[in-house]
Amino acid sequence: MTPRVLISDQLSDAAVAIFKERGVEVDFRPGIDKDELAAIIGDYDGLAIRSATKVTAKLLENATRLKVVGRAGIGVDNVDIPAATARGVIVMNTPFGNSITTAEHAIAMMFALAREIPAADASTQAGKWEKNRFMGVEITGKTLGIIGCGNIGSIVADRAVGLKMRVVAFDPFLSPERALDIGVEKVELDELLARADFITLHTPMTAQTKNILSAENLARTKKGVRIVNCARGGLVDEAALREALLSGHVAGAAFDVFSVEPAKENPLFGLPNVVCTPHLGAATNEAQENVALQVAEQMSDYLVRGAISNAINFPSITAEEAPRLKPFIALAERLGSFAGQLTESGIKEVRITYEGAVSGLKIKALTAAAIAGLLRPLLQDVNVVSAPIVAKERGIAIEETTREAEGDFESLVTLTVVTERQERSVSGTVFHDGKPRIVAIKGIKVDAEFGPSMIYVTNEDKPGFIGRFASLLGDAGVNIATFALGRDAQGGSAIALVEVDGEAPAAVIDRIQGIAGVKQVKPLRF
Ligand SMILES: NC(=O)C1=CN([C@@H]2O[C@H](COP(=O)(O)OP(=O)(O)OC[C@H]3O[C@@H](n4cnc5c(N)ncnc54)[C@H](O)[C@@H]3O)[C@@H](O)[C@H]2O)C=CC1
Ligand SMILES: O=C(O)C(=O)COP(=O)(O)O
Repeated sequence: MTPRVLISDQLSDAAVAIFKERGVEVDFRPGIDKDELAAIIGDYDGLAIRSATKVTAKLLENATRLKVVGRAGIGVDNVDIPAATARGVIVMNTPFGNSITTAEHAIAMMFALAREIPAADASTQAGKWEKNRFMGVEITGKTLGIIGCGNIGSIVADRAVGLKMRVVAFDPFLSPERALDIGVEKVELDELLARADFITLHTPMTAQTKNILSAENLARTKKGVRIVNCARGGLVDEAALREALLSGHVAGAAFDVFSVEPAKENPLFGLPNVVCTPHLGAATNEAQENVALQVAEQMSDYLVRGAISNAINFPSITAEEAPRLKPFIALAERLGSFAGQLTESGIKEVRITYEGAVSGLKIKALTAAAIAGLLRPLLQDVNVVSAPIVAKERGIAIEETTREAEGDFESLVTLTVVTERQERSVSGTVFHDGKPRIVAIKGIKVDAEFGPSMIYVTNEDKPGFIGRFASLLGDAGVNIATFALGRDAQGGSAIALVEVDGEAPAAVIDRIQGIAGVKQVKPLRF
């Protein structure tokens, strides 16, 4: 089925063109009302957004077909990521496409503050010619404090150094080498507050950064400081900043983002030394073209080819990797499903070993597939995106190991599931025909493809079992498609893995259970 994408925010036309080129059906509905969005979201595989659309848990409940949310931009705080992950929806952004533009906006805002350009403009155009009213400050030689020195913060630092500013940065994740590289002095927050003439914020909104400029921290700033926020509303306590501006402690503030958006009213509005723009940080032709192209390419790559890049909730898979990974994803999922269908008590631990060529693939994705396969018979609504989180929530420990090929196979994946009662392992590979095969169960060699309907039997290795088993199926009108056998030693433990046409009735399974020497019988579906 042709994938369908809905664009619900104002994206450049470039996105529509890319989707069409890539064979994705696209509906362009920028500014769509939220109730209407909720009513139609169930028809789409992809949703392309900027910051206006709120992707809430409630909206996602209706998004039964949705596979990917693509954010044409950086911040994904308008997307409920845990809810998307729980529903198996990939959330991707475009982490670099608008960073230069946003850094330039922060610099523009700094100049606007330093020279009161908006107020001077309004006064001049009102015919007042107030040449003596506007006395600015020079920025050369001043100290700029950058809170959050990632992509955008670093570009701001680079421009500010070019403007002959001294730059200090507070960012717990900024390495001293990187700080040296970009020409900033790494400092603690208190020192930044005490030293900066201008402060600019460039962190995401997190529990740690919310109100990072609180009333308390604003009081620690240098008198006459000017504050720029082009990152996220809520990083600065707006009411406290209003007080600090009114008291004259803070000389000016330039804000592009607000704690409530669209900001129709705000504690900062109306103060003389405040400059505001309506979340224009990313609003240039260049940035919008970049992010629209990129998000459309990323979303199409995922929907059409299974490639994943810049996903917030899943490891990246390149378009080259995707076809090589696909049969191993199918293998991992089926090995997981095999183990999951046999598991009857609580899972404590899962160990997955990747041997040989497969160990060079994106094993995080394979592990996620194995866990999804394992949990699905027990929990239903789980997929490769949500599985690792679901496993974690249930306290299931997951261990991955990679090593060189040791046995007969170029690639071998072994899944070991430890439950409260026992430990069970199952191994598989993918042959050159691209079909996943099961090659060992509990260390006993077998060789079977996965069929839609199978019967798994463990028994004592005694003469007569196979004949009885086969005729029992035959008598019940159940046709055997394939028959794989294995045993650990003569007279030891044996297994049979049989593919049958259609489902074996429960009564037949009971009768197989009754054959002498049979320990376990389980119908399986793949
Ligand atoms: N106004 C606008 O239109 C735009 C706003 N943005 C916003 O700008 C912000 C920054 O974007 P990028 O630089 O691309 O992100 P980034 O992830 O590259 O950088 C963020 C930096 O903040 C640092 N950080 C995280 N927690 C911190 C803490 N508690 N204290 C200090 N630093 C902390 C991180 O270590 C990282 O270096 C985001 O919130 C993004 O949403 C981005 C584009 C446009
Ligand atoms: O990319 C970001 O984080 C932004 O804040 C840009 O927002 P926008 O796409 O302009 O609504």
